[in-house]
Amino acid sequence: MLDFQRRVFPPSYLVLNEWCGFLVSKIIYELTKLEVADIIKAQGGKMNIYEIAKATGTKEDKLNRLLRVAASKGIFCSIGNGVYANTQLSLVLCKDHPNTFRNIILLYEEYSSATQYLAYDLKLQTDNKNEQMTSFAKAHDGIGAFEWWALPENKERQEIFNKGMVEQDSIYGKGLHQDYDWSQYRNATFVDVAGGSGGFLFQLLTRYPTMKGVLYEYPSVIEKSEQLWSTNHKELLDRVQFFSSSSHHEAPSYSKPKLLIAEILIDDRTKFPLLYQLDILMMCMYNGKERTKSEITELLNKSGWKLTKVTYCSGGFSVIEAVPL
Ligand SMILES: C[S@@+](CC[C@H](N)C(=O)[O-])C[C@H]1O[C@@H](n2cnc3c(N)ncnc32)[C@H](O)[C@@H]1O
Repeated sequence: MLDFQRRVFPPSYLVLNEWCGFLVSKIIYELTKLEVADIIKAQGGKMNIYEIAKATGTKEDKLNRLLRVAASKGIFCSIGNGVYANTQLSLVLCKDHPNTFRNIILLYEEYSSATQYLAYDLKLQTDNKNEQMTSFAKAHDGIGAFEWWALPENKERQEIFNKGMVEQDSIYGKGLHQDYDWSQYRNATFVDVAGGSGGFLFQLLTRYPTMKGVLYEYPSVIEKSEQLWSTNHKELLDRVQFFSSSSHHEAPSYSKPKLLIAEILIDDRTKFPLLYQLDILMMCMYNGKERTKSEITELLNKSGWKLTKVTYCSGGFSVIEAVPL
């Protein structure tokens, strides 16, 4: 498609088209928030713009113009006479789609506010820790992203974030389950550090009935996860421990720990061009980054670990194994 466009359109058009990407993200976000794909789906897959506008409480002409842009990207399709239909791409915005991406899309709010301060990130060069903050913090009164989501008034946003992470894993994480030999830890205790609501841990504990698990997270995430597990995974509670920095009991210690990192490596064999863009999100949100294998090796060495093995999994993830130096 890109090659075709390059042959047909002049460079200025191509640049302008990419530059307008910020509008496309905003439009996808607004249409997702309005649940347009769900509404069309409930009506059998196609619907007149007049009815979509009525159902969403929006102005018909303006909604039509938004949908026209989305349709030009293959998200929804215009089938004439003001009728729009869902497409494979718009269906992933639906709440009940098995590979829904709805919550990730809704995180546009946090991601776009952080990228507003990209220039701040680019120029900031200081050794003074007090002056350093992420672009996200710059946009949120100096509060970092995870701290911000943990604030009581942002509970709803934190839930969207946690659900978004599960959505992301259910898409890219399939290979992670299939292509790495997790059975070697069937008699071990698996600690998921920063494991969100524990979706990954849940899958492992279900698969290996002799495995034990620990979920390490922020106190507010732990609180929510404990509630979730008590309702949904009661049968696993005797094999799992919930742990956060504010936990009253001592951190568990292990005799021969092995560190596993599930990451999508930049120099991975599977090409994943989106990763360069996600890298910028990591930069603005957490002062983080997507890394190459050698950058991970260096980071591990600096923190007292030695990389021992990398297993590439289908879908993009790799499992990086390390042992204490
Ligand atoms: C990108 S999410 C990944 C969640 C999960 N591993 C997954 O793949 O679905 C990062 C997680 O790190 C957690 N986190 C960040 N800083 C943390 C800290 N200092 N202590 C504990 N958890 C932390 C956040 O609450 C968040 O759930």
